Order: sequence, then C-alpha cells, then structure tokens
Amino acid sequence: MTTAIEVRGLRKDFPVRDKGILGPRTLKSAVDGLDLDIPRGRVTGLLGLNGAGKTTTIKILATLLRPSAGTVRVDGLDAVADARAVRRRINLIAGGERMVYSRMTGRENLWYFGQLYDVPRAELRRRTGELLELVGLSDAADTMVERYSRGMTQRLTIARGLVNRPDYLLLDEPTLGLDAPIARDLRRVVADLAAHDGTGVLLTSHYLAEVEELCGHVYVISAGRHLAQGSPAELKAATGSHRTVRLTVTDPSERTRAVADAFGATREPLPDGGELITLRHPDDMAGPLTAAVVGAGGSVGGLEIAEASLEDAILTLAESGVAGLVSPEDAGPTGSRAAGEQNGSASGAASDGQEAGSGRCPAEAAGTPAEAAGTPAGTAGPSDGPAGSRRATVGAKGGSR
Ligand SMILES: Nc1ncnc2c1ncn2[C@@H]1O[C@H](COP(=O)(O)OP(=O)(O)OP(=O)(O)O)[C@@H](O)[C@H]1O
Repeated sequence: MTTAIEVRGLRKDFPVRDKGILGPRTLKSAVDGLDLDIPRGRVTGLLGLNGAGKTTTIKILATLLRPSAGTVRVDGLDAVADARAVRRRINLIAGGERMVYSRMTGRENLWYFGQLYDVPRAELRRRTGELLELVGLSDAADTMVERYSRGMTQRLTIARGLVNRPDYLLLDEPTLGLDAPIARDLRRVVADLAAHDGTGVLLTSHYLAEVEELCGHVYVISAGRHLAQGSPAELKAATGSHRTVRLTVTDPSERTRAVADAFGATREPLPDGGELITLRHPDDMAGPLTAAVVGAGGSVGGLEIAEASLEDAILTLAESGVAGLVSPEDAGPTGSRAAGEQNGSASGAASDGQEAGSGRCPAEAAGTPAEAAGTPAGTAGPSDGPAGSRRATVGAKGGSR
C-alpha cells in the first residue's frame, strides 16, 4: 500500500453564468487534470496566482468537494468511495475561514472536534490542554469564541486542525492574519510534524518565505493545470531567479576586469574610481569571485549578497507558463489532462459543482469531522464565519515574517 495522497487527473467543474443571473449555465474548470503526490514526512507546497485552483484542490482532498473527474487516493483509500476512512486520516486548517463554533468556548470546541475523531477521553483532555498552550490560548480556554479576536479564532482553528494528530494535514493559508510569533510557532510545529511524526503536509501560503522554509517540493499550478514542480531551489534556478553577488573593487585593474569577465559578471565604474562587479548565479559565488579578485591583486571594498526570491520564480512561471520542471529524484508524474480524461469519473464524481456533503442525511453531514471542519456552502460546518476571502498567494510582498 502506498502511504501518500495520490491525486491523478483531478478535475473540478463549476456551473457558472457568464451572462448574468438569467443567462445560460456553462461549466468552468477550476481544476483541470492535476496530478499530485503528497507523501508522508514532507511538506509539499501548492502555489499559483489567485484563482489557480488551490483551494478547490484542497477542499477535494479534504472530502469537502466531490471531484468532477479523476481520483484522490489517501493511503490507497478512495476519497469519494471511502470518504469516512479518509477523513480519519486528514485534517484541514484554512486561514481564511472560521472553522470553529462561536457559541462554544475554545476548550469546548477542541473537545467537540476531538470526539468527532474518536480521540480517547483521557488523551483528548491532555491534548486539548497542550494544544491550547501551543496556540497561546490557555488563558482564554474557557471564554466563548464569539469574544475572541480574529487572530485568537485563527489560533483555535489551528489547534482544531491538530486535534486528531492527522496523518495528512492540509494547510490553506494557515498563517493568514496571525501575529508573527504565532506564525513562527506554527511553522515550527508543521516542520516538526513532517520531520518527526512523519505527517504528510500540503501547504498553500501567501508567504513565500514560509513555503521556502518548509517545503521540500512545490507544485505550481495555473488555471487549474500543472505548470511546474521541483524544490524551491530548482524552481528558482530554472526560472533564472539567481542569487546576486555585488562586489566593490576599490582598485580595479586589467587583471580584476579579466576575472569579472571570466565569471560572466557585469562591471560598472563607481564615482570614487572603484568598480562594482555584479554576478547573478544559481550557486553561491561570493567566495570564488572574491578569492579570484583578490588573487588578481584587487582590494575588496564591499560585498553584498541578495538571495534569489521564490516569489520572482513563481511569478515568472505563472506569467510565462514555463512548464516541465521536474525534480530528478522526487518527481511525481507531471500534470496530464489526458490522464484525467482517461480516469473519467472513477470516483463516481458529480459534475454539477455540488459540495460533497450535500445530498446526505443531515446527521451524517453534521457528524463527520472534515465536513464539520469546513464552511463551504451546503455542508454542516460552522456557518457563522465569513467565507474565505480571495487573496493573493503570490504577488504580495509577504515573505518577511
Ligand atoms: N463554488 C464555485 N462556483 C463557481 N466557481 C468557483 C467556485 N469556487 C471556485 N470557483 C472558481 O474556481 C477557480 C479556482 O478557485 P480557487 O478558490 O480554487 O483558487 P485559488 O487558487 O485558491 O485562489 P486564491 O489564491 O484566490 O484563493 C476560480 O476561478 C474561482 O472563481
């Protein structure tokens, strides 16, 4: 049995009315033939511009939405046919959505969700205390959530997502709106879960520094389709998002100029008679360049290294549609529309855009953890929270936390 989430040929079509409320309904693909591999013990990133299909994908993986075509297998279990068993293995933390009940205290929420996951009582009591401590809510544990600030509610949502110690954790903008120290603690917890507990994590985040810090492998999607995949370093290298080394030579000579030219660097005279040598390269070239300049008799007056930015790489990918980056040792299959079409509706999927929970008896919809966890229309999760707001996952300068 494979211990991973395996997504093959995933498609999700939503009915839309392009010409107003009285116009005809047409189907629009939010996800269009995606293949993803989310193994245990790794944080896998899912990136793309607004509307790329990230949240839709995560909702399907969380069994909150039915795929229109394709399959999702969690440790070999089909996410549609074996939805109940799948829900026991996963949990979801969505930063933009309220996923807890406001008419309960923080502690009651964790107790309630823990019971839905059948966490034994003694274990749940201990875990509830630990989780409240972890997210800095011990002092507010017995306060009604309606009196929590947005950040506090978000922190409780994180605790709720960890209450069943999931084998797979789906994180959709988990640090949205969090204070920097809590966001940092969450990153530490996520890294720890993957490295030490072997949890498989799927992360979408607006903060690309967060993605870079945590993710061993990143999928980039656009308009619901696969665009690229690889480690953050590979994505940056493949898009020309290189480190920049700026070295100031105070006494430039023919020999130092020859060195700069041999490295493929650019040279720029400075007003004080010195010269600025600039080298963009995927590897760390500061040491070799400095050594060569000094070896050629030059004196170094300053050295500055600017790291390549994953944000630049993702924007380049999304804008240019560069496809086919594959990490050699870690490559899953690339997205293939044909695969999705061949798979067809192997999951018995609906194609009408309905949420997975609709059409079931209310007790079942209300009683299942993953459904109670989310707030898409038609499911039985807390309905007193705002719907997830649209936000830029790349493009905003948010990587400084
Ligand atoms: N219930 C729905 N009905 C119709 N269209 C939808 C629905 N949900 C999502 N879409 C559309 O599907 C596409 C993908 O949306 P999705 O929310 O998955 O993107 P995203 O990558 O998560 O975007 P963001 O970064 O803005 O959160 C968008 O064009 C969106 O408008």
